[in-house]
Amino acid sequence: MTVGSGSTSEHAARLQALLDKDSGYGGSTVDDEAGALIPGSPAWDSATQADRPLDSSSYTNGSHHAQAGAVHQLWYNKHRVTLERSINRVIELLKGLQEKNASWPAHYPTVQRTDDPALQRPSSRPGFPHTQSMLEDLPTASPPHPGALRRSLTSLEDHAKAESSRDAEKKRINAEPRLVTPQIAQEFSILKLDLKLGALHQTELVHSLEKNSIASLLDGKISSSIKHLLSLRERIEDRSSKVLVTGDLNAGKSTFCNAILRRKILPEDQQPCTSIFCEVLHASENNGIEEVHAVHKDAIYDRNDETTYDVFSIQDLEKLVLDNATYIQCKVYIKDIRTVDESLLNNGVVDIALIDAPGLNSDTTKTTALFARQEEIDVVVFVVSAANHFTMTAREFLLAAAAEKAYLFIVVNGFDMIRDQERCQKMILDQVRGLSPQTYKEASELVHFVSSNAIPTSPPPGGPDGGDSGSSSGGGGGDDPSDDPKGKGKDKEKIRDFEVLEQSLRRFVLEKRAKSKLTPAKNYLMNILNDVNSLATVNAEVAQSEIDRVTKELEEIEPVLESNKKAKDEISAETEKIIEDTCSDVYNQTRAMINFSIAHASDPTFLDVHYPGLLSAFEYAEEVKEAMLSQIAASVTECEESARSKTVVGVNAIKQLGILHLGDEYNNLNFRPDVMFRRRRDALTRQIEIPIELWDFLDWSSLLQRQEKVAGTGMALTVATAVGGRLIGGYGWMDHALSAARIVGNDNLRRLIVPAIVVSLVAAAGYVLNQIPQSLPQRLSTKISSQLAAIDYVHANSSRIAGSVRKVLRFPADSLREGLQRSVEQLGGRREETLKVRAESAVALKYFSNLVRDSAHQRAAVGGIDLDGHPPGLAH
Ligand SMILES: Nc1nc2c(ncn2[C@@H]2O[C@H](COP(=O)(O)OP(=O)(O)OP(=O)(O)O)[C@@H](O)[C@H]2O)c(=O)[nH]1
Repeated sequence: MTVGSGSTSEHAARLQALLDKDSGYGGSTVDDEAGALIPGSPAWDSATQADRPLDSSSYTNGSHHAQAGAVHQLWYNKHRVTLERSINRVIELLKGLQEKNASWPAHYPTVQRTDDPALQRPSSRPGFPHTQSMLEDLPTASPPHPGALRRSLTSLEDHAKAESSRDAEKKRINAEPRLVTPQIAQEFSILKLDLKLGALHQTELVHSLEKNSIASLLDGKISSSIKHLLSLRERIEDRSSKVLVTGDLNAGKSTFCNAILRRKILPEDQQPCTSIFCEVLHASENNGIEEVHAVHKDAIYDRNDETTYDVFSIQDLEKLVLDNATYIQCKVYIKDIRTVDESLLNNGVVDIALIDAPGLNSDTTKTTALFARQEEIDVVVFVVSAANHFTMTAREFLLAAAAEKAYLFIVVNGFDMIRDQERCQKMILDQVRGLSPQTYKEASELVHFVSSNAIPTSPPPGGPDGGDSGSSSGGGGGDDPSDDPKGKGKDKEKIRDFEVLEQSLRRFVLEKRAKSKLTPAKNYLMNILNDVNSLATVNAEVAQSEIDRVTKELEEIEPVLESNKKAKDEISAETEKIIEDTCSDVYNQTRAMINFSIAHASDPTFLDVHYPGLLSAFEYAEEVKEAMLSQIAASVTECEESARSKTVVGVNAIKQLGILHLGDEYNNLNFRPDVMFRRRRDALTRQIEIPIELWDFLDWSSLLQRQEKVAGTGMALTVATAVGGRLIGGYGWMDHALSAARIVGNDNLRRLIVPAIVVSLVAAAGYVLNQIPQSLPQRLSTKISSQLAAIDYVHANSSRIAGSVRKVLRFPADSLREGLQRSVEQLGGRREETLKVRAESAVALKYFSNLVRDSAHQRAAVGGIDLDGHPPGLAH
């Protein structure tokens, strides 16, 4: 095997320059034409010398190693940049989703736990907890429905539903179109909400997790996902790669590390000595200074913060490693004496750190397993003693590590001590097959039988033999090649074997690095993009169905609102008309009835008072007056009764309108007609005062009217009336006398005058007294009528009764008007709310549709990164 000449080869230098120019760290990207790793491109030609495709078997010199490494590095950078961009885009998408979730709480598919194992489907993803399913609510025989969706929001209707009972909820879940299948819900991995809150039933849980709770849970998930993406980005931006060297106590781990470094840096001893993790890094990462940073317990190492570590010289390392009470790990910065072609640490492609771990024992196994699990560890090199094979501790560790990290590299050390090497090889490989079949499959690359102590190393700086001449510790190292040509040959073989190991390890580190660094990012991106895509799809569908729902609702609301507005005006006019018609009807009727009653107060048909004779004329007059007044009052009462009935009719008419237009919402007031007109009815007798006078008994006008009407009363009566009237009246007698003289003639007059006067007087007196039952009521009626007219009795009562009716009718009318107004306002409010929901849903639909498209696009980009394949042009 040809070992590197010690100077950078021409090709390596060219590739180094190319990498410096286009390593992905210098600002250029793989998308640049010149830098893209596209077969046939300048970068490709430079990197691979296309006419000479590389093969692992052709790694016969340093330049080929460098070329292969460079191709890997370009390939790696290409994928890294794609992933970085994707991470940035996904972070943007998640931030957008977070914002959207704040304004339009995203629907989140929830699934209910099922107790029926038959209904549980196997999870398509390992490690995905299948804890919840809503199958409980699904009819077992039914085909998979779109899954129940619980959204945190939105309409009053939804809210009302959220308040409903468990049964109602079940019904609702079954009745509602389902947008998410339980399977989709199970497919959520990163954004899956942990809804396992104690023993709460899912329905109660959903109730307890109202929109804001779900939104904030999702918000929290998104935040932690963004955080994780940032750390993944940091991780893939980090060009360093860490190789953990572990194995049984005294297996030769430190010797192996020193052999790799070609320097005796780490203390070797026949008895267990390494008790802390020693990470060996290139001094260029410490401003070129060789020193040891012993990291304080519980401190997070920061090279720029000296409070996190203590500085020691490389010579102090042995002491540090052997005796440590203060530290559990140290960083060892050393200059690599090897060239970039040979060096693992300083290979010009990737910064590799070697970590020498304490030997595995019952105390350290756990710590080392934890250490190995750290995501910075790209490769685990397991050193096993050829003499001891795999101990129990080693097996346990390997089994665990194989499950955690697929990248195991096994070094069987101390092979020089084995006599029957073939048997040893076979036995160890059999063991490897049992422990990690994957590693066994690639045993030629991943399992190496070497003798680390046969590799010449420089002594520790400042050590006794300080020079750089090859020396070895034990094994064949002590042989003098010049004395023993056979020994020299054996050593060469050991060195060759070790170099083959180094090449494999280097290739392995470079190749697997892509996987170990990029795979977690790729997987995480695929998972989160799947989640985002599912969530966006669901929410786009929800937004669309929300739009459909509210559009339908609007189609129903708007005509109802319009007709309600119209009806409100019409019904108001109609009720007003009912009120006005009823009141004017009541007024007119009352007026007519009272007037009639007053006008006919003296009508004997209605006046049922017996005239007892002249002696009781005054009592008779009082009785007549009372009768008349109570008759008028009775007519008022009658009017009130009639008004009451009319009011009942009016109230019922308004009520009918209310029920017709408002249905159950009509506030049916309790109307009691009997409480109308409950005031005292004797008010009339107190309002007017009609004293009985003598003249009331002699109503001349009525007498005259009566006389004109009654035929056959004759001239005598006329005369008697004239004379009597004069006598009794006491004035204007001359006119009457003259008129009598004209009738009778002057001669006759002289003869008849005296007896005629007497007769007339007697007749007149008799007639007048006789006419009292007719004239008195008339007279009293006239008096009452004029008195009532003076107090505007008819109008006052008509107004009062009509006013009462109006007041009573106002109640249902106002209630109806308010009800209609309320209904219009409610509908208007609902319309506003629905319009708002529609606008928000439209925005959400647009947003989620874009998110579906963007996440699918990103998913395709990430999915296209083939980390399992090999860089084009490199055989594997
Ligand atoms: N013959 C032979 N001896 C070896 C080989 N490798 C290491 N040794 C010896 O084995 C002993 C232990 O080596 P270390 O490198 O200290 O072992 P280790 O695994 O680092 O020990 P701890 O870290 O303390 O568990 C030393 O005396 C080495 O010289 C080898 O390949 N052949």
